[in-house]
Amino acid sequence: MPDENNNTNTKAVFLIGFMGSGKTTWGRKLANQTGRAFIDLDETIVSETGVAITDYFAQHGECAFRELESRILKNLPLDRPTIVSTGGGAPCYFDNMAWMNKTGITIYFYLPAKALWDRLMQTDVSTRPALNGLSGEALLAFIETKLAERDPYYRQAGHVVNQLSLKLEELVKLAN
Ligand SMILES: Nc1ncnc2c1ncn2[C@@H]1O[C@H](COP(=O)(O)OP(=O)(O)OP(=O)(O)O)[C@@H](O)[C@H]1O
Ligand SMILES: O=C(O)C1=C[C@@H](O)[C@@H](O)[C@H](O)C1
Ligand SMILES: [Mg+2]
Repeated sequence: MPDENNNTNTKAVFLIGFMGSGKTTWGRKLANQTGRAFIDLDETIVSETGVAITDYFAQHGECAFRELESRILKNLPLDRPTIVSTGGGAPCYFDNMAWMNKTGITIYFYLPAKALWDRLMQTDVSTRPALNGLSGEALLAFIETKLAERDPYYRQAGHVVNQLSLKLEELVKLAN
């Protein structure tokens, strides 16, 4: 379906938030709904490096990953209307958050730590190296600490939405 609002639809939309907040799932839905292109930053990193993110962390370390992530973010092909689902840590390194705010519309998917934990416990946590292989109560404590650390970066977004009550129509309006 073509985008209904032609005057602002050249701007990229960056979805940001903690791991498991639904950036990839909702990014795809938003792109389908608005007829825009969809890019998942994590998937782009995997296709450009040819290795899974867990393996990249293991082989090169987190610092190298953050530099690569920032470089790939700033070189995404954004010449047409695009929805970008970012990685959970991307807004918290270098000037990535300022760059996204300057380049497009930024939307933070807020979820409380407990809700993130419930979701992440249903997924394969081994594919998320930033979780350090934790599970159960230790994972919940880690998410609480990490979210508190990252929340000030995420809140620099132009829009903050409570992902638990988010409706697709609301997201479409914010993206215009
Ligand atoms: N509204 C929702 N209600 C319940 N579960 C959801 C919802 N949105 C996404 N999920 C589930 O939560 C998990 C994480 O979602 P998703 O992979 O989209 O998050 P993400 O923000 O892209 O995470 P990451 O930063 O790790 O890439 C998935 O298993 C997905 O099916
Ligand atoms: O929150 C994080 O630090 C990460 C989230 C994922 O999206 C990936 O970008 C990677 O696993 C790191
Ligand atoms: Mg994702």
